[in-house]
Amino acid sequence: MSSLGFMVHLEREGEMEESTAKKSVPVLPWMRSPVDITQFEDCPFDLIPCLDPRLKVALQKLGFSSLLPVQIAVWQETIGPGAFERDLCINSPTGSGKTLAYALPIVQRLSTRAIKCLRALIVLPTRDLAVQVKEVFAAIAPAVGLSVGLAVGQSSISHEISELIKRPKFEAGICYDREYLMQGFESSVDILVATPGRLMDHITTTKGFTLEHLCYLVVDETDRMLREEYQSWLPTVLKMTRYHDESIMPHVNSFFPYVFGPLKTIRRCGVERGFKGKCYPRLVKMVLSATLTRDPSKLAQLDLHHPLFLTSGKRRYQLPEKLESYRVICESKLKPLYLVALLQNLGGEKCIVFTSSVESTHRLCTLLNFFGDLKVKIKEYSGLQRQSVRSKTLKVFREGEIQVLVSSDAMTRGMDVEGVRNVINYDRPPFIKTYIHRAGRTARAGQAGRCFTLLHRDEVKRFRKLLQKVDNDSCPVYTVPSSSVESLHSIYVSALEKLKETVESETSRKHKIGFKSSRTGRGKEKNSAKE
Ligand SMILES: Nc1ncnc2c1ncn2[C@@H]1O[C@H](COP(=O)(O)OP(=O)(O)OP(=O)(O)O)[C@@H](O)[C@H]1O
Repeated sequence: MSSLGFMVHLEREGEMEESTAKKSVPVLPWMRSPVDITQFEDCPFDLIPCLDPRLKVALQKLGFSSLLPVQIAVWQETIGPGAFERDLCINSPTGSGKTLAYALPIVQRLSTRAIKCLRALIVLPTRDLAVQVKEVFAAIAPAVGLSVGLAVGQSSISHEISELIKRPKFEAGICYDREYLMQGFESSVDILVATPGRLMDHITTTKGFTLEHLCYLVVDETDRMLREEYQSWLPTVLKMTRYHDESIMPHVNSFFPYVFGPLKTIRRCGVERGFKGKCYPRLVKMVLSATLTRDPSKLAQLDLHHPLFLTSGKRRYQLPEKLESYRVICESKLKPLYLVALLQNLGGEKCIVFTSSVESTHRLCTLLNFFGDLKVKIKEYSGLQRQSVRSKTLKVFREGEIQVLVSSDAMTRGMDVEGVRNVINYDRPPFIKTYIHRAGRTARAGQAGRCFTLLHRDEVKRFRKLLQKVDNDSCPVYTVPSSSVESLHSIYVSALEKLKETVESETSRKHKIGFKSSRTGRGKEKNSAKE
């Protein structure tokens, strides 16, 4: 980029290391004149132009009575004259309703489709997030006769295929004509919500899975999705949805024989004004995040068409309006005691405690559970656990059976759990983006919420500098009375003893299992079966 004379802010581990200057000017010209989402206000359904009455009823069933500002802003660009003329890049705070902002126009636009085929693809970085988004689509799409599928590896691939693809009747017999075979496959879904890994599995191996009719591509949590390659899913999807004439891409059919097979894409090189030789109908893209990257080289991967930038306010990062941030100053060795005292102060309100690693998540959760009389139920949630365990934990947390979730950053992005009133950063977030996404698990959809960060005195300066990058950097000290900390000392000593014993027995169990499986080779088999 330097050859173009641009000064590019580099992202380290996906977190924009921005200058500390309060205002930073985006490098990309189209990002410099955005649509300001804060100009919009909540709007009752009756005033939303063109909203399908069936969708209105579906939304009311969800308990909604109006659209939120980001949803109105996106609706305006996607429905009615001039709709979807440009790809949309949406930067809107956590909990502002971005999911429905893209789900609603996609469903409304597809509601008039005559033939079922896969027309919208939504890609998210994690399974739990994809499941959550699928539920939003599933709440509105059936109202207009659309089906939604999920490709996340929650069930076996064969089960997933049976949900996504209708097989031709003649498949049971022998047929050597591949062209004939391919014609019999039909999509069972109009909309697919997927994680990149499982999406790639279907692209490369599932017979009849095709993106040739795709009209909408949504990349949610864009900055995270662009940070990780995920088996090159993005270039693959873009390649598959481009006009493909064998003279232009002669290698395509040998790359993806089942996907392309004899079926020709319906896209043609565009002659319409503004398409500049791109395919028509154009694949419309929507990319979203609460911390959307501005890095031109990253955004270039998306191959956006005349992108329109929608963002909230003037500052690069926004926290939810009703979020209150607090810092809790404590000595490092007394941190668990401060946490327990804080949890007691919060009196059983739903709370997520974030740590910096899967190991500390496990240890902290184990330790907290040894503080017998906390009067709250606590569970852990981290990538160290099996997916089924994580999903179960999420379910009981949602239902309110447990009140405190100790989590690694697996829970940081996008997860929407109703009633979370507090977030506690047990370990200081290393980047402003981490702070924004962690804090954003509370104060969602206009609700109030609090984010507490436990800090040692030495960390305060760095933390305050970090917060300067958000619009509202006020973060007063929250005092935990020293008397409530002192009263926990004796129980802390015995809890620590128990933790030590537990860790030792877990370590020796792990060693035994490792020894056994290395002798029998069973561990290997199990792993590969899982993959
Ligand atoms: N029109 C609406 N009226 C009331 N509540 C809404 C509306 N739209 C969405 N919500 C609720 O707002 C909450 C946040 O929505 P959503 O998860 O889409 O936020 P988000 O902007 O994607 O957040 P994040 O950046 O953390 O992923 C959800 O609980 C959702 O049910």
